[in-house]
Order: sequence, then C-alpha cells, then structure tokens
Amino acid sequence: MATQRLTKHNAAMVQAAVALAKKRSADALLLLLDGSLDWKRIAEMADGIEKPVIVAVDAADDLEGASEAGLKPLALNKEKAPMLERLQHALLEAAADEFIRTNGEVVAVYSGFQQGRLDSISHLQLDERMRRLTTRDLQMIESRVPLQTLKAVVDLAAQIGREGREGKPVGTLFVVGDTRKVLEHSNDSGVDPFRGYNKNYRNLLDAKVQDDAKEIAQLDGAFVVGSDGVIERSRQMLEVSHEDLTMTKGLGARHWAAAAVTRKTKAISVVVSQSTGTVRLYQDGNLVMRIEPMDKAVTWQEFNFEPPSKKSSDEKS
Ligand SMILES: Nc1ncnc2c1ncn2[C@@H]1O[C@H](COP(=O)(O)OP(=O)(O)OP(=O)(O)O)[C@@H](O)[C@H]1O
Repeated sequence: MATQRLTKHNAAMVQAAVALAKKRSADALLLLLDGSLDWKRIAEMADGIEKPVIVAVDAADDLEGASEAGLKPLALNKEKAPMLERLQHALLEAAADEFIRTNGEVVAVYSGFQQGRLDSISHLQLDERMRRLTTRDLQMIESRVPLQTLKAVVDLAAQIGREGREGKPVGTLFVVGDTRKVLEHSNDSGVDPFRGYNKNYRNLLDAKVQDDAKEIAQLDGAFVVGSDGVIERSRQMLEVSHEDLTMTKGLGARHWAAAAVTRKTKAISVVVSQSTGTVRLYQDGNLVMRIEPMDKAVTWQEFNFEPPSKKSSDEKS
C-alpha cells in the first residue's frame, strides 16, 4: 500500500484547490495522489464544495474508506505513466464513471514535479468532444454479456485504439460470450500464447492480463473471450460467411468477420480499427456502438518552462 503524507504544504495546496474550485464553481475537484490519505480529513477540507471531490490513486486498495468519507474514488492502474498521461486518464475515467460532465470544468491538484509533493493546480475546461462511453451506454447492449466484462473489454479496446503499442497503431478483435459456438467458427492463426495457462492468468478483468493482451493484439487474429472475462483462445481466424451483412464502406476483413460472427452466435464483437483507432461493437450482425479515439480530440500541451524568446515575441507583436 502506498500513502501520501498530508504535510502542511500538501494541505495548503488542497485548500488552495478547494478555494479555486469554489470560486470558479467548478464541476469537480480532482486530487491526483501517489497513495492513500486521511480521507476524512480531505472531505472536511473540501466541505462546502457541492460538486464531486474525486480522489484518484493507482491502486484500488489505497482508496479504502474514501467512499465512506463522501469522496469519489478512482483507481488508475497507471503507476509508471508520465504525469500528464495520468491526469488525462483520470479525467477520462472520471467522465466514464459520470463523476464529471465531458464538457465540464475541473480543478485538479497533483504532483507535477516531485512525487509525494502536491505542487500543481490546474483549472481545466474539458472538451465536449471528450466523449467516453458511459456505463449507461453499455447497459443498453448488456443483455448477454455481464456489464463488468463488457466494460473491461471495451475499456481495453479503447486504450489499444488510442495508444497502439510502442508508437505503432494496433487493430484487434475481441469476441465476447457464447464461446463454445464462436470456437466452432474459428481456427488458430498461430501459436496461442494463452494456451495452457490457468484461468486466473487469462482473465481480462486483471490489469496484468490486459497488458499481456495488448502485446498479443499486435499479432493476427481475434481473442475469444468468455462472459466471465477469461480469454479462451487468442490468435483465432474467424471463418463465417457474411453474405447477408451490410457494412460501412472502407471496412475490411476484420470488421466483416467481427460482424458476421455475431450473426451466427450470441457473442458481442469489440473491434479496434488499426487505421483509425475507432472501436466498434457488433451484436446480431449490426453495429451497436462506435467509439472514436479520444486523444485525437483532447490535445494536451506539454508544460513549457522556457519564456518565449525575445525574437518570437517580437514577431507576434
Ligand atoms: N476472419 C478474420 N478473423 C480474425 N481476424 C481477422 C480476420 N480477417 C482479418 N483479420 C485481421 O484483421 C487484420 C486486418 O485486416 P483488414 O485490413 O482487412 O481489416 P479491416 O477491417 O480493414 O481493419 P483495420 O481497420 O484494422 O485495417 C488482418 O491482418 C488480420 O489480423
């Protein structure tokens, strides 16, 4: 478990962020932390803020007691990521959990320069285009696959679409549910790296397994995933006829196969397009949801510590 100390300095920063959030009537206050804190104290300090006070840390364990204190807990699982990425991720997750509106204003306090020391406060105006599918959207297609599994797979797919792998775009396909039937329509396209592993090492609800899946997503073929989130097979080529389907122009074999398999089975397909990063969900052969990659809509600027050079400011004036 990691803890973050509520030093005099950190407390003063939280107070300043609370004051700013109140003054600007922000839609939420976000505390991006390196570990657990005295949540009751934080709630007391934020007293008077009518809007959500979100506390985000990397590990879910460190958020124990936060809900009870009246705060909105957010586990990030982004320990090694650079600060701006963690902040962006926290905002996206907060929007997905409906703690904030996707076009709201948020005051965020975080350690931008030194771990454990809250040194930065940002007042962020979120972009309306920062659209993230919400649990409510997913509930509409929950019918056959439990929401928890669907959410984990869609989150992972959106992440793959957004980030790719090592700077390269990655496309992939997850076919979720009705595995027995799905496997009747699929063949190995190569050695399946998950084969032979215990179920616990194949469950996509687990962050480590998600990382493994991101690696394997670079290889050809689809993941066949059970309703419980367990990867039953990876690297599968689907063989299904798709004569009776209609498909958006420009989509290729991966998307046709994804849609077709949901016509023949009760599974839901979650496809990431390599060329655009867009995630599409198919059910009964139809497109039921499309999620655009968000990092193309939300642009984050790096901090710039250098004052503009004399020359460039002259040019502007
Ligand atoms: N029947 C299939 N089952 C599983 N995977 C497939 C199937 N057909 C194609 N793929 C995978 O999709 C990859 C890309 O194929 P293609 O470019 O035709 O698809 P696409 O639908 O245009 O997707 P993208 O937008 O990602 O390019 C292939 O290299 C292969 O890994």
